[in-house]
Amino acid sequence: MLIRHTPVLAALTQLSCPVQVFPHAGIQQLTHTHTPAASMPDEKMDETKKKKKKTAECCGYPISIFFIVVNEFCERFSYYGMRAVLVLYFRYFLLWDDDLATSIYHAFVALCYLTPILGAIIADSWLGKFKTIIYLSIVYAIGQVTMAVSTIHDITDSNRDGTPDNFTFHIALSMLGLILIALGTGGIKPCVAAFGGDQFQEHQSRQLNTFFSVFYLCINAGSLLSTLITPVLRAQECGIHTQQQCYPLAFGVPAVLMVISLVVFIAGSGMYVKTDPEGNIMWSVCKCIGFAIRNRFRHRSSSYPKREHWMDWADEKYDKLLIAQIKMVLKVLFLYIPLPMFWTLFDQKGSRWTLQATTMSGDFGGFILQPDQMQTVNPILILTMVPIMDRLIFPLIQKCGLNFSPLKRMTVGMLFAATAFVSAALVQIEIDKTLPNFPSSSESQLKVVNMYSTTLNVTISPSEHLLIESYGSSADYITFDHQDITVSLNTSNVITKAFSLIKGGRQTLIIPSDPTVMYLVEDTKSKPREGKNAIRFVNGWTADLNITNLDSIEPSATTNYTLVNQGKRDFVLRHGEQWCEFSRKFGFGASYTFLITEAVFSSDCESIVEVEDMKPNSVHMALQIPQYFLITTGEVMFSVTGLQFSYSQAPKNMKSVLQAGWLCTNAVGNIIVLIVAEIGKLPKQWAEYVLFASLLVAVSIIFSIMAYFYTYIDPAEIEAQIRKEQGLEPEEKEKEKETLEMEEKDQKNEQGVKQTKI
Ligand SMILES: CC(C)C[C@H](N)C(=O)N1CCC[C@H]1C(=O)O
Repeated sequence: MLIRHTPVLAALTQLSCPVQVFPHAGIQQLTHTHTPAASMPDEKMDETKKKKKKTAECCGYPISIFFIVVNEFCERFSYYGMRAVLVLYFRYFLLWDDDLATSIYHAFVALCYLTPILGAIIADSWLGKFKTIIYLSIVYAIGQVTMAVSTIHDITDSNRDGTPDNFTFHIALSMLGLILIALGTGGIKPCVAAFGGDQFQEHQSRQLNTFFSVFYLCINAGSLLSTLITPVLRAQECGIHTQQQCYPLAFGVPAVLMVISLVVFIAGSGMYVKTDPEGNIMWSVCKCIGFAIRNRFRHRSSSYPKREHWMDWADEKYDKLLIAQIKMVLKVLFLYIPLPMFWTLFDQKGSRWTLQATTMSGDFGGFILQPDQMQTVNPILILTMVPIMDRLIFPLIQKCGLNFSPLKRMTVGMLFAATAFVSAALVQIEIDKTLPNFPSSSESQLKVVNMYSTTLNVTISPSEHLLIESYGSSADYITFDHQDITVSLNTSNVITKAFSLIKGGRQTLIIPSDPTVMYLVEDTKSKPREGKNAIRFVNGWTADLNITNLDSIEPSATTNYTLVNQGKRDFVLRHGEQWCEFSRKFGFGASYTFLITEAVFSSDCESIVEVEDMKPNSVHMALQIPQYFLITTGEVMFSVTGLQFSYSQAPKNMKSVLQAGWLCTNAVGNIIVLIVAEIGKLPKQWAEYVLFASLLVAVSIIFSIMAYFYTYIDPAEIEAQIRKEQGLEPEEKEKEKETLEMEEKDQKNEQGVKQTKI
């Protein structure tokens, strides 16, 4: 079909349709019409008409929305609940090391944000949103059930020792489960948001904007509840033959929630507005773009007149409407290029910020907050801030006469995220002041512990002289810029021994009751993980000792470090019939060596000496609240607005595709985090935070320039006008006809009823 350019069409294809600004939130008012596309065959048109109906309303909202938001709540509960225990499952059930566990975890998260493209293509080109959500939810639920089954250790625990015997089986099953989950969660994500938007009629544009906020609230309510509940479920013990940490329950409850999510969605099926896909739209889009590029190349000579847009080179072969729709999508996708940077910063909440929290104190008086629990501050703040922003802040800005348009909001959101990282840098500087002076890669550090019965004169060549009392230690670590040292002890006769220290390491020289066998032990050279405390014991007693939860310890030996949580901890020391109980209260992130003296049992454990290898954390976790507040404010402005914007600026037949494009910005952000983590860090963590903040400021400046040149459009209006230009039946007429038909039908029905009554 060859359609010539008319002036009106030319203006339209520039996509400069003015749009009415939505009064309270600065979002353009949109018309939501469910017009069949120009290219749609007649049978299909009739099919769509049949499905089009007036939706039941409650307080101005379509009732079908209720099913969609409940579905989203359950789905997010399922997703975030499963995610909350996933790394622990890898680490402690599959027994993977930290690196493998975190890499697979991040790869899974990135995959979940890449699969939306697939879901969107299926929905917009083939099945339609409704069927895509149903089918992919089934895949998702099967994935969750597979995952839950893979965590039942009894399946392969034939020797009943509490650990699975066939790890390959559990790994294979859980990987299959994760792939299905990624397909499901990612696949339905762009469809659910867009399908929700489709439920609104022309006169409900205010409600449509509120819908996206409520949708976001549901995401965060679901994620908050599940991240609080699933770790508790995991901590339970369960099993058929042996009792183990209850992973099947922790993964089983999210699986049940996914089934509920599907049931709720199906329950609403009679009420939904369902728009059919218009043939293989993605294939048509690709062919059209391909043709435009080829045609442009063929006519590259300057003798050919220029066209306004490179997509206009598809004019010879493709429908004006399709070209205009592609232009709309490409314009928005181009605008999205800088956006992954926001998510790069946002996603570091779960990694860098949680690591930062492990070097802080979580004692809030009435309750103790673990470092990873700090992340729940984000959904909690979302639940309070979305309503405040929607009902108070945005209307106030509007009242002040400022045009806080969606793209301006997103820019400000990015700037908020950047200031959150400046705040994180300031907190880091405070933390750094309290951190021990760890050795550089060329240095070695040494501490000396004297378990000998009298005070010792210790000389470490060439120039360190220490006087260390019995069951005491040197005041702090001594730093050496060389590794080979000689230690001389001034006992009844001089004992000399040479040692080679570990480069970049921290060690303790233990001088036991027989100083001739003095030896080195390796110390922890970073803050213990997860805010725990690293403790160990040196046995100065004359025989073997048993200590609760530790192996038996020989005389003069030192145990490995054991990690203990914050709070009061009790240890029972035992040798045969003799025993005593030793209690200590721990803070966050400290390290201790406990020296067990010869008088341990006679003093009822009172004589045990505590050597502090690393001070407990002293900077309070509450200092992270400002950075969480700033990033969440940024998220509300950026992410909620982005969802609305992606829906409002998409042509009707590509709503899911643009939602997928939006979600892809998140996937790319995640991948950047992965790459940054692999490449390594700047020597100073605060400097890395400042670097990220600066990058985001730079990106938001670029984005604001791009946004300045962006013209908001009303896709429905553009589509309608192009159809009119092409001489197709105008939307309004079609709607009028349909209303008339419905009214006639109603009248006939009423007459029928009256006649039967008579
Ligand atoms: C990380 C929180 C639990 C959830 C977050 N506030 C959020 O709502 N999202 C992060 C990525 C987009 C959005 C989501 O859809 O989960």
